[in-house]
Amino acid sequence: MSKQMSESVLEFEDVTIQYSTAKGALTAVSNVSFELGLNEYLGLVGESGCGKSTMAKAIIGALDSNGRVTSGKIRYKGKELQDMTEEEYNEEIRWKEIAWIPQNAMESLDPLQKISTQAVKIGKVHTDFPEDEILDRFRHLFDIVGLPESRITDYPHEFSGGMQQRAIIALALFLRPSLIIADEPTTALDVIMQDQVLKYLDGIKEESETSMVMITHDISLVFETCDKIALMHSGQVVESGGVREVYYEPRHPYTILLQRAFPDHRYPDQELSKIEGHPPETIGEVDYCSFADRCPWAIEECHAQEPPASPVNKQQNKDIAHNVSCVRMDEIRELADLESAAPRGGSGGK
Ligand SMILES: Nc1ncnc2c1ncn2[C@@H]1O[C@H](COP(=O)(O)OP(=O)(O)OP(=O)(O)O)[C@@H](O)[C@H]1O
Repeated sequence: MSKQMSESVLEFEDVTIQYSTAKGALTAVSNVSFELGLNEYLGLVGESGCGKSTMAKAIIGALDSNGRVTSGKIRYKGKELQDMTEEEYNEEIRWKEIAWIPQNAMESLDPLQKISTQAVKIGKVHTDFPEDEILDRFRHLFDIVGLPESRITDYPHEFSGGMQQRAIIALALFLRPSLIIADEPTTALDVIMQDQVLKYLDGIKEESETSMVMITHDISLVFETCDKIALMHSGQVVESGGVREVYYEPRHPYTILLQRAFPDHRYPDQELSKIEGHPPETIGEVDYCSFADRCPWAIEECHAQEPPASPVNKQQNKDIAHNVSCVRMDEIRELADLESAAPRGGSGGK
């Protein structure tokens, strides 16, 4: 992505992450590069098994014990994260710099402790604030995420699923982290709650200078809430760029097909299609396009090399670079007959 942005908060430079398994080294993330600037929201999209959570876990210092960043650098505000020990990470990064909103709030809430007690614990580890000041700040955050301030002393089970998710957002915001990693933050919620939580996530931008990586399999959610998008397939980022441009000018077959597979509330009559097959598990080095076996437009070359991420318009000097890894990127719109199949009109994305 862009090298021209003002301040880099998160940077992946040619990152490969592998898990050691009985079958060999499973490559969950393959040569991924991107940059996220201050106050930017990036949507990381892909089907199950594409490597999204692995990337998130690498950022929050929580890779499974058999997982390792085998090459490349992950930088947070210039500081390399990939070799930090858990102690260093807890001390310097967790909560106060990078916070995590998991898929299911109960994963990070302690069911046996009042929410306020959990906030005080985090506050005491990372700040010098007295307890009443910590609680004051937490009440204010409850207000921001739309929960009654009086309920900070509730136990997690006393909240509905949507309220729990908002409580975890309040906890995530508590130490004013610069970066929030939100893993399917609304998946466990009903539609009304999803809307509310998304509204609050959107509102965070106005409240503070926060960047976010939002992980989801729902491409339309990203078009509604994020500035940038990166599409992953079997560990490879196949297309990345500003949401508006990727929405209107997708250049990778996976993006095009994924876009057709999800309902878009602006085009309720659009017929949905299905992408055949599943993202393959990749063992060892991935030196081919991982989507080739599922791609209706694949040619021999696609199986023989990993296409490099190339800019869509080489001349254009854009704020957000639009990069695509497909040997047929220049002809794909024609091949996919996009003019007849894609949604038209309106001002989509952000
Ligand atoms: N601890 C592990 N050991 C071995 N393989 C793993 C491990 N964790 C994940 N994987 C594999 O790594 C690949 C990427 O998984 P990951 O969970 O990152 O995908 P994902 O896109 O987040 O999927 P989901 O949307 O289902 O959470 C998959 O093939 C998965 O089976």
